[in-house]
Amino acid sequence: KESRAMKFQRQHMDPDGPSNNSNYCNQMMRRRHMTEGWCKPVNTFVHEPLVDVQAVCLQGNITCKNGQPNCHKSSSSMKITDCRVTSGSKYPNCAYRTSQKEKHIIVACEGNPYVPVHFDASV
Ligand SMILES: Nc1ncnc2c1ncn2[C@@H]1O[C@H](C(=O)NS(=O)(=O)C[C@H]2[C@@H](O)[C@H](n3ccc(=O)[nH]c3=O)O[C@@H]2CO)[C@@H](O)[C@H]1O
Repeated sequence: KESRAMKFQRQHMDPDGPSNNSNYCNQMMRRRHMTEGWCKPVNTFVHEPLVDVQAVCLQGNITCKNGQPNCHKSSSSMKITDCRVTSGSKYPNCAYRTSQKEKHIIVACEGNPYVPVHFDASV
C-alpha cells in the first residue's frame, strides 16, 4: 500500500521539471496516475529538490483549509506548475491547462518523520 508521503511525492514532486510545453500537464497527470476513474480537477507539481519541499514542514505553521493546524507555508517562493482540467475535457481523455508559476506553497505535514502528506494551496 502506498504511504501518504509517497502519494504526496507521486502527485506533487517533479524536481526535474518544468518543461515549458503546453502538454506538460496532459502527460504528467496521466504518468502520475491522476486520470484513472476521473480527471483530477486541480493538481500542482513542485519543481524544487525533495529535501527543500520536505523542509517546508519546519517553516511557517498555519491553519489548513480544512481547519487542521498542521499546515506550513514555504518561506520562499518555489517553481510550480498548476494543472487545471479544461472545460472541454471529457474522461478518459483528460485535458489540462498548464500554468507555470513561482509561488509560496502550503502543505500539510504528518508523521514521524514529519513530512508532507497533502498539498493545500499556493500563495
Ligand atoms: N491538514 C491535513 N493534514 C493531513 N492530511 C490532510 C489534511 N487536509 C487534507 N488532508 C488529506 O489530504 C488528502 C487529499 O487529497 N486532500 S485534497 O484536498 O483532496 C488535495 C488537494 C490537492 O491535491 C489538489 N490541489 C489543490 C489546490 C492547489 O493549489 N494544488 C493542488 O494540487 O487538489 C486537491 C483538492 O483540493 C486527503 O486524504 C485528505 O484527508
